[in-house]
Amino acid sequence: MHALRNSVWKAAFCMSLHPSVLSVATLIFAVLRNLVRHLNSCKLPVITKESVLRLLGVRLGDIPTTVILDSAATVDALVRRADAFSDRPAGGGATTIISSGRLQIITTVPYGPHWVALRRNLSSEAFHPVRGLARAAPHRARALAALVDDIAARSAGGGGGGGGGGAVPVRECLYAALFGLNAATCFGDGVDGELVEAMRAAQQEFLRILPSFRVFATFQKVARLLYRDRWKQLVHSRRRQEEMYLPLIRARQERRGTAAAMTTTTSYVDTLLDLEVPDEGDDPRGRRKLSDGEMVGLVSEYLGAATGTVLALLEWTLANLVLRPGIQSRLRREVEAAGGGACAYLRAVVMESLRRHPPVPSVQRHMSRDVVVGSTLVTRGTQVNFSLEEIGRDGKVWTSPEEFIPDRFMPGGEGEGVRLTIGSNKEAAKVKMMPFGAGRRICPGMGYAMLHMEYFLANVITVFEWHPVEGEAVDLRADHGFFTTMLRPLRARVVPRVKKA
Ligand code: HEM
Repeated sequence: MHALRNSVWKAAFCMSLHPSVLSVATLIFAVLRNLVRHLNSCKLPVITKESVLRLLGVRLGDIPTTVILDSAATVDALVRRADAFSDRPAGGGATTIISSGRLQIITTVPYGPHWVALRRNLSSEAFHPVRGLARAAPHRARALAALVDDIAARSAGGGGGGGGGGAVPVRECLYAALFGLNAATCFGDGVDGELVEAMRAAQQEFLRILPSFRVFATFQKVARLLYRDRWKQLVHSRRRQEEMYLPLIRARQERRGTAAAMTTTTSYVDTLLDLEVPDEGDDPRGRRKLSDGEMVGLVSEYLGAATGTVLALLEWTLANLVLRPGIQSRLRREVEAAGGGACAYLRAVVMESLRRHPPVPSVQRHMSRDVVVGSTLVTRGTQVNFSLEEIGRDGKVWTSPEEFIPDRFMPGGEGEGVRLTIGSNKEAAKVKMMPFGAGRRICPGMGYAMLHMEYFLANVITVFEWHPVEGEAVDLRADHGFFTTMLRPLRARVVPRVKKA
């Protein structure tokens, strides 16, 4: 079967190269499509494109993949041998798919000078501890105030059952606040509220359908013929992003050099406008500016990654706190006593959430040569998936791994001193979980994410009490979409706390 699948892939690969062969393929698929339509209209058992393709042994979008579940092998590969594991499989992102690989974002760009330029720009500007994160404090405070008002207004609406406090749709509230914050750090102040809301809705929808575009990652010409509606949807989503983002990017460009630009914080878009990346032309030292298409892709990546991940983790954390009032009160007491100082238990709660509910469940690497991972030979041209979820729940490393126990990260616990990133190979043993990935491609947003998770959690837990909605169970089952989120969005009965005089 494997040999058959390989030969079909090779055939399809040839098709994608020769127009004459392609037209024969077009004809074959048109006949198949009509046959499927005809059979379906005859009310026979439903035959889908997928079932016909499966029958032919073709799996569009699939690249031969080895899955690694073992945590020791993962640490060895991603941390100790980072050099060999620096590339992702090509064609994963929507921007890259639509541009047939010409336009790259940080997530998809092959390891090399272009990647260095894009990544360094993000880390040394928007995510720089002083130039980026500290200066964004007013944006954060505004987003928190909006979140608190939104939750308070919804909880006053009633409907949560018993003891006051209405049922609050937690994900909706968090989404609005976090997206607003990220839009402000991305485009700068003053973006119209309705436009931010329209961008949020479009981005949310885009992330929902993004996994279905995977079929275009290989043999795109064939896939576009077969999945015409899906392709139209992808192009439409992209046009919509361009219509919304490009005028904001132009506005930032026009204000450069003006007095207003001197007095306000630099946004992510400002840094992209300044950035130069290696030119693909003959001069090896040539540099060029980013194109409109690249900027739209990078902005979409920023808004999607910065919102979706932190949102998912905050929702999971609050769900666990709703189910465990003891942990919730202890956390509240610690945050109030610290008065803005360091909070070890707050960090422990966030770490436990990252271990138990990593929003990105696995990372992928593309192999440019044969490599042995653990006891498995991974051949050149194939893909390796490392399961971050399994590493965080490895019973050999963690006691009762399915349980939510922040104490394990407190002094004396099995997670004390666990590191999310390391400076040298000697420290590799301290990496017992990798929610942000590892090695060269480790998440550049880690500092930004930790800061925001602790900031929002500490505040919403001290301003409100969080309880289950009467008659509704908190469902901890996961939806493995683009990010791993709660299958049923959290609803909680939220009671504003009365401040002691
Ligand atoms: C809880 C929050 C977050 C989690 C759990 C998370 C997780 C991850 C993971 C697992 C990877 C893959 C790493 C690898 O392949 O080794 C990644 C990559 C990436 N993340 Fe995050 N992330 C988070 C927040 C953010 C934020 C706030 C941003 C901001 C834009 C961001 C932007 C990116 C980018 C651009 C990459 C690709 C890096 C590269 O290929 O060089 N992430 N993230």
